[in-house]
Amino acid sequence: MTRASVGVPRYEDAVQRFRIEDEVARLHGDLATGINAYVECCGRYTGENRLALRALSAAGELRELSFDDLADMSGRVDTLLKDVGVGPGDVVAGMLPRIPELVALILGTWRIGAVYQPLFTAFGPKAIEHRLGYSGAKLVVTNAANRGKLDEVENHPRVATILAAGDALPEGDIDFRVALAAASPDCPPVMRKGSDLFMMMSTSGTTGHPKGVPVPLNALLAFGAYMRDAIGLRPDDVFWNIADPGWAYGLYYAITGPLQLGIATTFYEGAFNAKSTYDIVERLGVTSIAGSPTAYRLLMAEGAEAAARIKGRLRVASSAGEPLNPEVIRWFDAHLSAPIHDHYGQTENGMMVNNHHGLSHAVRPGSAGFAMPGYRMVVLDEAGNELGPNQPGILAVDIAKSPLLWFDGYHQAETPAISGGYYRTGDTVEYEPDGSVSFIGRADDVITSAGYRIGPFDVESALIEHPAVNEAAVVGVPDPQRTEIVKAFVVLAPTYKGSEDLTEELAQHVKKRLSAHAYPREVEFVTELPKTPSGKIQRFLLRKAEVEKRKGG
Ligand SMILES: CC(=O)SCCNC(=O)CCNC(=O)[C@H](O)C(C)(C)COP(=O)(O)OP(=O)(O)OC[C@H]1O[C@@H](n2cnc3c(N)ncnc32)[C@H](O)[C@@H]1OP(=O)(O)O
Repeated sequence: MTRASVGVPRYEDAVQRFRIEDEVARLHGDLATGINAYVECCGRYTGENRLALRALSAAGELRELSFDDLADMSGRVDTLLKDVGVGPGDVVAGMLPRIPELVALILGTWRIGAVYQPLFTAFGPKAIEHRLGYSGAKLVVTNAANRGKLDEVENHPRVATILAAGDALPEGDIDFRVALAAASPDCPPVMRKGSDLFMMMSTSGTTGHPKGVPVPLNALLAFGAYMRDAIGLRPDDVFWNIADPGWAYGLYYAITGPLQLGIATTFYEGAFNAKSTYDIVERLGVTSIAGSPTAYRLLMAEGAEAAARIKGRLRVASSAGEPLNPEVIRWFDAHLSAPIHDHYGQTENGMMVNNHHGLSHAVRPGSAGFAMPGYRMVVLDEAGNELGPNQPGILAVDIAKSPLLWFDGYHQAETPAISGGYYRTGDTVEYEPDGSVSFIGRADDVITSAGYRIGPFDVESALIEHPAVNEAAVVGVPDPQRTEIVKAFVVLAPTYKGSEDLTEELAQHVKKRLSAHAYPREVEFVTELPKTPSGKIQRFLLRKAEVEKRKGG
């Protein structure tokens, strides 16, 4: 890792690298005829018998699909979408595990000029209802395992379901596989403008429900740049991003980014565990892996013997979602002979600060790295002044000097993060003298757990639905494995008493109603919550007390 330091990539370098007009012209072809994300991520690679997807089922069965296979499937998806009245600009939601149909659905949605909205398969009815509500999706595509949750969602749109053998088709649903088999694969792509949307994501807030993050086609520039410069993806790589495409890192960089570069991606349908991850790296010969630090910490916990099996196989590893501990970096070096680099980004804008595998700059263990060319990142004080090295402040993007920046506001919601010419990320950082960025923490109450961003308001709202709960405050507390875990402070209704059974009942309630990953792993029953004179819960006081308690322990 002894490379020449180039410090912070300067705006001039970025512009040179990404002269936006040239890039747009290259990427979009003739702007008069427009752009289509399906063409960028699939259509332009057909006719070459080129591999696009290695899909491992939960049972370990491997299916390999070429770009031509995906072109055929996505064309059939379009026939189905047209039949149900989906047209350009409409939203199609997908709640599917990592199976080939998911990629076909996404590509088909884009091909027809529509907008894809991911619904994480761990979501419960509450999380689904809110997202479908604000997106106005015209169709949800799901599988039998997830279909039941939609029965508890008010006014859900039409559903197309992927059935397993023996499953009955719910009344009114479309049988997805039957419809595709009967459909025509021919569908000309609908050209769009760079400012038109192709994804509708969501992000966790602190004072309200998640907000919609509209993603315009221009974001393809940034997604491709990340794959090339930060992941350092090469045509000879066997690439596996283990993040779920129900979230930004998975949708942007396990599907869109690699396919855009014409390089195959990998899906494993089963749940994550360290053993299967080692098995898959060995079996498929994975050379470039991406995932969250929690996943890497679980690989470490499996021990040196398990690692020895794949030592030297991985050319590079990339980490996102939470800060990467130097300990993991050393362990990867010693036991896997693989450089693992920390990357930083958000649903809004994707990755922006990285220890790039594909650029030559110094790598500083424990730092998030350097601004990606195409972004001018700054550290701001509360008054909006740019700060120098070793001064903590809010990480922000200088909008006018960041040609790759695409986020310009939440869907139908205020965006106070954009003001004065900057987009403020909400993360507290400081610049090191060499221009790398060190992460300090969140400036708000968003919880970072195992790479997921969890909004405390949503968890509190789910808890309050339970008859035992009068009031709840939810915070992230430090955890060695998952960075933070969700902890709930609960004021019980008069007839209830705190107990282990009730703790478990509340956890199960949140899992079922909101999401399987966002439940409180700790519950403390309290008689009151700290509040401001105006009655606002002071989560920061609870968090501070927990940090102190854990330090002491
Ligand atoms: C810029 C960015 O976007 S950064 C990256 C975005 N974030 C991510 O992609 C998340 C990264 N994290 C992960 O993938 C996982 O946390 C891992 C692989 C690191 C660790 O996985 P695990 O600890 O095994 O479980 P995970 O955190 O996914 O799930 C928590 C719970 O939800 C459940 N769950 C997770 N996914 C699902 C699902 N699809 N359906 C039902 N339940 C689920 C799990 O079973 C688990 O339940 P448990 O606590 O009772 O065992």
